[in-house]
Amino acid sequence: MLTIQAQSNIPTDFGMFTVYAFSEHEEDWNPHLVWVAENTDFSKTVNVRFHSECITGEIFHSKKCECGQQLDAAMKYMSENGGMIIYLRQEGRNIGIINKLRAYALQEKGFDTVEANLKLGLPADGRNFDVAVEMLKMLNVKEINLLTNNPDKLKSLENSGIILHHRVPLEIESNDVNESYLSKKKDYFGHLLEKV
Ligand SMILES: Nc1nc2c(ncn2[C@@H]2O[C@H](COP(=O)(O)OP(=O)(O)OP(=O)(O)O)[C@@H](O)[C@H]2O)c(=O)[nH]1
Ligand SMILES: [Zn+2]
Repeated sequence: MLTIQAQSNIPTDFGMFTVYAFSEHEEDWNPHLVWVAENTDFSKTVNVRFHSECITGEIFHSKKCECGQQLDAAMKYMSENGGMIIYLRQEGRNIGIINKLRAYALQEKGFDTVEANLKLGLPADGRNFDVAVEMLKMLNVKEINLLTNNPDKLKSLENSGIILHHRVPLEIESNDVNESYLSKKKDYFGHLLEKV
């Protein structure tokens, strides 16, 4: 059973957040995290971001994707407007860091972000956002705005019991490396991107 294993306040460059660790087992070293900005009003519509882990982009500033910039932009947005980031341990669209690096090796040979996963015998996107919905319910969040460009994240809220009011776009300017990655997101996954 999913449980809040720990909770703590953390000051950041974007202000104070309360962090909750969710997992089924206490010994889980990769729990999902929820970062709630200090000024969040749970009685109103809550701004929410579902964010999947990307160690290469968020920690090591990889230019192959826009995950690090999206995470920073989401933290800034939540600190200014109230809200929470649900940080999901779904590295590499849930194929894990080893497979993501294998996929990147194939991308060096010319395969794109989707083809590389498929070539490895893995799904193009192995994620499911039900766990994020469950975490929202455990925190008693009932009505939200969602910061995303990803239609699957919006779909995960249909018939969930949680009311989705607005999608807030979270679009980052492309760089010299990630342009084709972003256009594949738009063309294959149907991401709601206007700048690519
Ligand atoms: N397998 C694989 N995963 C990637 C690649 N590039 C980025 N990722 C992963 O893609 C995921 C991106 O997740 P999110 O930041 O939640 O974003 P999203 O699904 O693009 O949707 P948005 O809400 O619009 O940002 C992360 O888990 C990254 O690790 C890639 O080339 N291959
Ligand atoms: Zn990334």
